[in-house]
Amino acid sequence: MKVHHHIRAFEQVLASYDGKLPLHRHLVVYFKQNKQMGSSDRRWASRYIYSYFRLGKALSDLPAIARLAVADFLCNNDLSLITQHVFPTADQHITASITDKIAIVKAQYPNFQLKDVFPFSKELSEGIDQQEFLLSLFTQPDLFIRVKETHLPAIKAKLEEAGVPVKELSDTTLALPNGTKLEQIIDDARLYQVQDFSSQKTGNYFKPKPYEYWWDCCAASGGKSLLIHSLEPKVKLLASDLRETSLGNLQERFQLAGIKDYQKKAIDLLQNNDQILHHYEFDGILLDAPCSGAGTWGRTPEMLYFFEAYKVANYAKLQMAIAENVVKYLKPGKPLIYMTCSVFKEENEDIVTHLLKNFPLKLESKELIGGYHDKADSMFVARLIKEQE
Ligand SMILES: C[S@@+](CC[C@H](N)C(=O)[O-])C[C@H]1O[C@@H](n2cnc3c(N)ncnc32)[C@H](O)[C@@H]1O
Repeated sequence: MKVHHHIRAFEQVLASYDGKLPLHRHLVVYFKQNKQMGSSDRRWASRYIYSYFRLGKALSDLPAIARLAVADFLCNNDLSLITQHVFPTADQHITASITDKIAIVKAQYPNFQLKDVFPFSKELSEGIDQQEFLLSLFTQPDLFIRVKETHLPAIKAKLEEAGVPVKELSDTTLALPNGTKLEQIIDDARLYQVQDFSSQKTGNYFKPKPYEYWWDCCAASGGKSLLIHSLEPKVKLLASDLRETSLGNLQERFQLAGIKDYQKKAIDLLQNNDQILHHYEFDGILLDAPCSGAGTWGRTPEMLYFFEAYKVANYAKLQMAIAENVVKYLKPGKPLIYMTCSVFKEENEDIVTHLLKNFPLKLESKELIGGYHDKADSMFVARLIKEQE
């Protein structure tokens, strides 16, 4: 009987979701409205719905429950009641590797195509291992924290003491299982910043010098601003974003981090901002552009199902317009750091090509930081230097 209870719970949560809100936010509202669901029900419903969307558009012609059984088998190392009931051949292979599991699924469902999991015919950025990238979509990425080198041993010890399996990825980066309740383990929130590993690696391209004036022009709640500050605490910063609410979060994070020497402004970079910015000239600009986010869909797998490919071209237009509006405030000889968390060439290399063609910029270096080997997001970064006009 219990399996029918699982099936009904999954079908109800699936029917309630239309892809408009991020899935994690939808689930918070859904569980509030369905108070009869106990913690075990909520845990299973979350696991099922997340696994389901990780299948993207693969096996679209199957009923939802059959797709769920396949998805749940591919995404988990322990058997669920639904998989056991609907896809019994999965039983003795539940701990097999993902490539072996895919062979088992294909034997049962010959129509299964890995490329349908990420059903976008758009070209991927150079350097992405497509197979590895697709396989990584079946796994939830880790949680990463950035810490000061000197604090790392103590923080690591504290996490281990609390029974958290910790991986040390660099002198300043720890990887933890997603869902780790950091605030319950490390009492001093100033000691760490939650930031994806690939996002941390973009910092290798910033190279700020003391007393330089940098502009983080799409700052949101300040992830990259905090990163540049940790690389060079004497840097001066202007942090701006379209959204006031994000800048409010940035202010709180800066306060907590004890950073005082910065300015923040709400600026819409699709407008002419000469009135506000005419006297500004920067030694470096961080442009972490609004994008499809396709490099982060391992965390938001509902996008594999709901994202519409035509939107990539809209993002590319937005990226070009924003980049065009900021280059003029950069000093000659200084860098524009263009970043996205997209894996699409149209939002990455093509934007760089457009900028090189239309502006006095020279490409110093670029990289698609493929996070899929480290259970992290994927990001694109390019360092472009402004030439004398
Ligand atoms: C990828 S997010 C930035 C993430 C942030 N840099 C970080 O490290 O956490 C892109 C940001 O661009 C902002 N944005 C979108 N359109 C904009 C516009 N027209 N002008 C200024 N900012 C804009 C969004 O509000 C969003 O916060």
